[in-house]
Amino acid sequence: MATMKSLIGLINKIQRACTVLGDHGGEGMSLWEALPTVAVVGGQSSGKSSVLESVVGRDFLPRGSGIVTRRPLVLQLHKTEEGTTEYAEFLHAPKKKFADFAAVRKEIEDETDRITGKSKQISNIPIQLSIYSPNVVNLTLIDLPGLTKVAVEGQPDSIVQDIENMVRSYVEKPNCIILAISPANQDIATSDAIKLAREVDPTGERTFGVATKLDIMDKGTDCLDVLEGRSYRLQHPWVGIVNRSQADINKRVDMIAARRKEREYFETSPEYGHLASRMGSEYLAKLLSQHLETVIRQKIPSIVALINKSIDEINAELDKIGRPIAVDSGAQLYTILELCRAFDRVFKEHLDGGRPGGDRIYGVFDHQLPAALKKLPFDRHLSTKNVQKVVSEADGYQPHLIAPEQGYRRLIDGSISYFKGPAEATVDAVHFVLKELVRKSISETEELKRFPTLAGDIAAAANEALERFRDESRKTVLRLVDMESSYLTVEFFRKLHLEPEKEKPNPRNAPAPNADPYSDNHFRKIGSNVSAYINMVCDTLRNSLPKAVVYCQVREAKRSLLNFFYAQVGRKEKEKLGAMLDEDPQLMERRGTLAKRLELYKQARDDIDAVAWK
Ligand SMILES: Nc1nc2c(ncn2[C@@H]2O[C@H](COP(=O)(O)OP(=O)(O)OP(=O)(O)O)[C@@H](O)[C@H]2O)c(=O)[nH]1
Repeated sequence: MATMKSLIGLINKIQRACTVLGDHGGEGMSLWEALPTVAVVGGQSSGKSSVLESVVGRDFLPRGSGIVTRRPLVLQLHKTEEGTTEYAEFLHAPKKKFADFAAVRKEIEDETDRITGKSKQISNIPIQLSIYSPNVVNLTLIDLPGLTKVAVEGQPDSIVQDIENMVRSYVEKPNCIILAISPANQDIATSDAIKLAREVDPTGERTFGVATKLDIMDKGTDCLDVLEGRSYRLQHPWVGIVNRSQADINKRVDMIAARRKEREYFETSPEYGHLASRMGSEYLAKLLSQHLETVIRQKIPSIVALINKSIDEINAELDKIGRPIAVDSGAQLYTILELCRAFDRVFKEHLDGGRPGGDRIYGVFDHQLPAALKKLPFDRHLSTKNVQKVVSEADGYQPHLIAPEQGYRRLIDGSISYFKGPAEATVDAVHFVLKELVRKSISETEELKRFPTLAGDIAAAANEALERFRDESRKTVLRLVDMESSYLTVEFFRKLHLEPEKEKPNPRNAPAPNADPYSDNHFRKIGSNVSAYINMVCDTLRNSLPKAVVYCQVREAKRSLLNFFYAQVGRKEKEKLGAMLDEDPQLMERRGTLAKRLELYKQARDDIDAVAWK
């Protein structure tokens, strides 16, 4: 089974880790809060500092008027082998060993001011002090500012409430063991420590009552009712203490002598002699140490569970924000290509289905293109009047004799050129859909989130490629339209000659073959022939334009959106690759913090394992 020393040492270690992590309770689930701690609570001048110093056996706490303790002091006591020299160490200055306890006091003062400034404000960020000595028991205590009723000069009025809030925030945690210090020369019923302890721990399960100043009680009074548990019953026995008086402090009576004097006081006391073995600061230290050990033993499973849960959460977050990237150029190139592929996958899902957006391309072919074709002004272009104008102009000074061949050609060419508008509009519309899909795909590619620079580069490269595809597509669709002008479907016109015969049963509808070539009817007939031909061309283009657009833009986007980019990246040097993988500084910082946290938690888990199996 684990020894007392190793158990308390373990909690000390985890506590130090918590301070490094900036975890001192407060928001969310905190490891700090899961650790059993002993908090020293009492009114001003109740003797808190004296108790702590006598537990340690050293003078090291700042003294003075006003509110001296303004940050929690986490005091970790480590018992060392007999004969070893004592020293102290602060977590904020880990390399420095303090053998001189006056210097420890000075450092506590300076470190308090470092956070609170000279403003005499208070702060809940703890100072962590470890003392290694053969004269201590393994114990961790937290010294908190003394509860007070009035602010002294130079301190804001709010400090009274601030202190109470801070002390309360510690003692209300279920894992906090409360060391409630009350001076015996005042009414214990009005003791600040007991009042607060009663509030947060009504059953007295985690409160240790300490009565100080037994030696200066009014003559004829004693504290037996309290110490024997009759007046203020707690689950744990009360401990009476006799600290150094102010006169002793002034005379520099050392702590070891003070402990001896205290022992003598109880042994020779007519009132408390029968309780002597359970009184005094040394006994208090042992009692707390044993209790802390029991509590820690009970809490270990829940602490391990909390650590494991935290490790899982950190790992999940690390996975989400991505692990650190390698530094050699081969690995960097690999990472970049992997990221490009991740983007490409998302982009293809948009086009092929699985993610929305690809259907909008079909929308262009199915709605936009037919609507645009329908709106073309053929009625105007093939009106009898315009037909007459075009045909006459085409004939020049000599009107045509049999068929207005030139007129037909001009009317058809003129009509076909109208198709260029919808053809180009289709190309542009599909271009914009693709561009939008690139934008969406970039933002939906989780892996790219941490690399804003690369995301920008990929987007730019993809858009450039889309521009190239658009140019190619535009050329192709215009060519398709031009092709319709360059060679007309002869069949269609051959059939026209035969038509009047077919239409014989209803001669009113069509002019006779030998109709007057200059009448309105004649031009109307030409207009309607051209219109029929153009309708046929329109049907063809309605089918072939989407094919060209898909071939040139959509298919290429799927096949080779980033090909150009790959070639460029392949030629880049190491520094340039590194720059492309430039991460969001906030993310890098977050990863650093998480990694540190993870390491500390894992270390804590290993430490617990090591102790638990001893
Ligand atoms: N005679 C006697 N004096 C004591 C005892 N305990 C404390 N004192 C004196 O009471 C005064 C206040 O003691 P501290 O230990 O500084 O009390 P504190 O609660 O830490 O005070 P603040 O830090 O100012 O809140 C000092 O002058 C001590 O010498 C005691 O048991 N007997």
